[in-house]
Amino acid sequence: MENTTNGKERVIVAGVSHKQVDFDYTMEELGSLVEANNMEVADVIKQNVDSVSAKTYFGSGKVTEIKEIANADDVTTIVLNDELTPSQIRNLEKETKLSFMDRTELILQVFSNRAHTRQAKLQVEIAKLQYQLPRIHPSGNPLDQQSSSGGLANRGAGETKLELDRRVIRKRITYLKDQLKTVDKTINVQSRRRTNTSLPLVSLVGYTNAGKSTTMNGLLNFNKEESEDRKVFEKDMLFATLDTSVRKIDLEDNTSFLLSDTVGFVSKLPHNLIESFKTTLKEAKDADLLVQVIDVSDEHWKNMLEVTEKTLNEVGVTGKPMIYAFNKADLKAGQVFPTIEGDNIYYSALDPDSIKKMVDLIKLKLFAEYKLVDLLIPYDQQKFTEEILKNSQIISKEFTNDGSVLKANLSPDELEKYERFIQVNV
Ligand SMILES: Nc1nc2c(ncn2[C@@H]2O[C@H](COP(=O)(O)OP(=O)(O)OP(=O)(O)O)[C@@H](O)[C@H]2O)c(=O)[nH]1
Ligand SMILES: [Mg+2]
Repeated sequence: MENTTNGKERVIVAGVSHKQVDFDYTMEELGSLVEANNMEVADVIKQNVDSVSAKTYFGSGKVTEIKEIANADDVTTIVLNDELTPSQIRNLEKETKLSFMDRTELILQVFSNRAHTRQAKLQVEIAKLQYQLPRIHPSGNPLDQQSSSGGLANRGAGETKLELDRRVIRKRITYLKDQLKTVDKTINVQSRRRTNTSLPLVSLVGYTNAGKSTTMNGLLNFNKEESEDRKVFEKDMLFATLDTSVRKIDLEDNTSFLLSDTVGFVSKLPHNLIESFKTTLKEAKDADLLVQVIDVSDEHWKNMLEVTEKTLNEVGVTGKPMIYAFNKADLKAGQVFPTIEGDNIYYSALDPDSIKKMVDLIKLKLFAEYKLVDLLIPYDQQKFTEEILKNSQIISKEFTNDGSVLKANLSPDELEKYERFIQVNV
């Protein structure tokens, strides 16, 4: 029988609670991930135990119950809240004749559906193959045992079908990693060209669907010259963004900074996926300031903040100055916005007044160490004038008999570099 409504497969989500504090939240999120994968939740099954069974994940008795509920619901796929070992999945499938998908496989599928650029596609495919490698089934068929007269020159004597399959997958991973390196290199060159400027980089980070891309688009509206084609994709769905976009923001007061938007996080993000997405997350690593976007209207925002901080740590983004940007304040009853309290801002990415306040806070954090100075550069040292005009924040410029006179807002590094030209500290 066709187990679908509106073409969507109906599945059961199931998980083992061994007293993790965030269990209910991760189960709810599993449901959202199922929907993001274009499937529907038919039922939810939970089991409370002290520890997860090494053999079948669930404790005894529960496996039979799952089989009965699945049959009654006419469901053939069970989605599990954790990453299971290959043997746990095999044992469950053998005992129930149902098919099981763990949380990692589900997240990989969602990422796979969302990947559009070559870099994102390669990153996801590598992570998928790494996940599959220990999980391909030995068929158990003795005829699959390859004899040494098998004919393929590079096939080892007596190599099993399983070994052969694994070798093919490993080869493909190596090939894809090489491809990814080439793509990464091109992107790196582009980004180096960009960071040749001494403009500071602000990176939006945070949980998936928190409103990072919407915030980026809001900030782009504050660019002196508006241009719609610089906007990024924003949508109410998990993992709308899988790539990094960097845009230059030029403000009315002649200050400028670079802004990057990137992939969002989720709890229990598969390790392979984090590893694969390291280049994508490089902008966060290079950032001078992080803006962590948090959906404060979600009752689980604290969990999301914890997961974000943990994931940032895992990818080596530590010790950066951070603005905690509590977004979607418009959806939270009683929340006054926009307001700033220290490094926290309560705002709505859809509200221009909020974004204006966000710009003020970013400027405050970013340019706190900057100084407004007058520079006099003699005409025989014009290469410095050109350099400063190209890379620094210029407030005004004038060409006098003595040389170029620039009023500029300089970073600590620039102040040191151009010290001999500085006239009066304003
Ligand atoms: N009401 C309201 N909705 C918002 C606000 N900010 C963002 N949204 C909505 O939230 C959804 C997700 O926004 P995105 O900006 O795509 O979220 P994201 O953090 O980039 O998500 P990923 O790219 O999936 O990680 C969209 O439907 C936005 O319109 C806000 O302040 N208020
Ligand atoms: Mg986004």
